[in-house]
Amino acid sequence: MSRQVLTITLNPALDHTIRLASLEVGRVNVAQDAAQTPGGKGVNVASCLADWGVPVMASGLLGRDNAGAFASLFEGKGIADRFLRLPGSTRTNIKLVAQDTLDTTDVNLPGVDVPDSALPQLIEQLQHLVEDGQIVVLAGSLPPALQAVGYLPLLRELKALGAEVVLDTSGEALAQVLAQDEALPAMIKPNRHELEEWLGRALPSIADIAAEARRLNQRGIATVVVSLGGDGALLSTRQDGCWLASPLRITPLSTVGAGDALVAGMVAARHADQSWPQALRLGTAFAAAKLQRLGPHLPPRAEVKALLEQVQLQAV
Ligand SMILES: Nc1ncnc2c1ncn2[C@@H]1O[C@H](COP(=O)(O)OP(=O)(O)OP(=O)(O)O)[C@@H](O)[C@H]1O
Ligand SMILES: O=P(O)(O)OC[C@@]1(O)O[C@H](CO)[C@@H](O)[C@@H]1O
Repeated sequence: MSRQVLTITLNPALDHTIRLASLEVGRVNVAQDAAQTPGGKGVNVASCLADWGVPVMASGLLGRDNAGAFASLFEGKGIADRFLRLPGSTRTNIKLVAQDTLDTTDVNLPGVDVPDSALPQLIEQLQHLVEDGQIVVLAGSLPPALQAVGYLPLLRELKALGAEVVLDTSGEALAQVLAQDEALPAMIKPNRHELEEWLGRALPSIADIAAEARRLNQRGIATVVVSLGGDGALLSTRQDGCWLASPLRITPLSTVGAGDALVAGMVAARHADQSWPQALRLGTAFAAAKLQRLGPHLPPRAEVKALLEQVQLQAV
């Protein structure tokens, strides 16, 4: 498939990653170093797709005042920049990475002010960009002004245009989408915590997670991927069964964007007409590759392929 993938990030962020030997809440912490990288879930997906050689367009809403780092990323990787520019600045999200536990603590800001004209403009843009069968990734949270309407206007438009929609969001934005049946996405990728939050109860075992994923398949979401952090990822499909991918044994440098790399790998495989289990394998390899880097980047292709060889799937 040669068509471009489109990613849409309504609430991108500059990720300010601060590394510390350890994090002590309520105390003075001295940082080892810090780096700022353009991010937001759909931006990260686009960046990994571009590294793998998949043609990609990135759209969404960017604050004009600090758009430079995003524009450089897009230009450097050959990503077609379709972001609308809004007055003001894109938010900065703080990521505190503790070297002793390898845990990341996220402090995410709410997002840029969005004028009323932005959503209709985005919808009009979709009418020009999206063709039948095109893969469109909607990823991340919503800026405050769009939280009431949520993703539904975009999902309805994308359904009318025949897009294959991948949605990666959480909290109220996910709940709004799952509360209706008329414009469900083709694939969702909650992490375990996000799925539990939506359900309002814990999912202690893989069997519990698989049962909920199957229920969502039956409701009309053809593919459900639940990422499990250091426990890997579970894929449940209507046609291709249910699979668990073991994680690869690596020492993460930063876990920020691992889920986005997983989504990117799965989208890259589907773009190349591979099966869903193959997509889960490539997604797991992308995630492991990204975990060893700061920012949404993949290593050279040969390194990702070497990781891919190591991915083990197990039927659930
Ligand atoms: N410690 C780890 N070791 C090996 N693989 C990992 C580890 N943490 C995450 N992964 C891989 O990354 C994938 C995505 O991780 P995770 O479930 O943390 O995503 P996420 O919560 O959506 O992350 P984010 O929102 O930061 O993108 C997992 O399915 C797994 O393959
Ligand atoms: O507020 P959201 O959209 O849920 O999450 C935003 C974010 O944490 O997600 C990415 C990692 O997945 C980061 O680049 C970014 O800061």
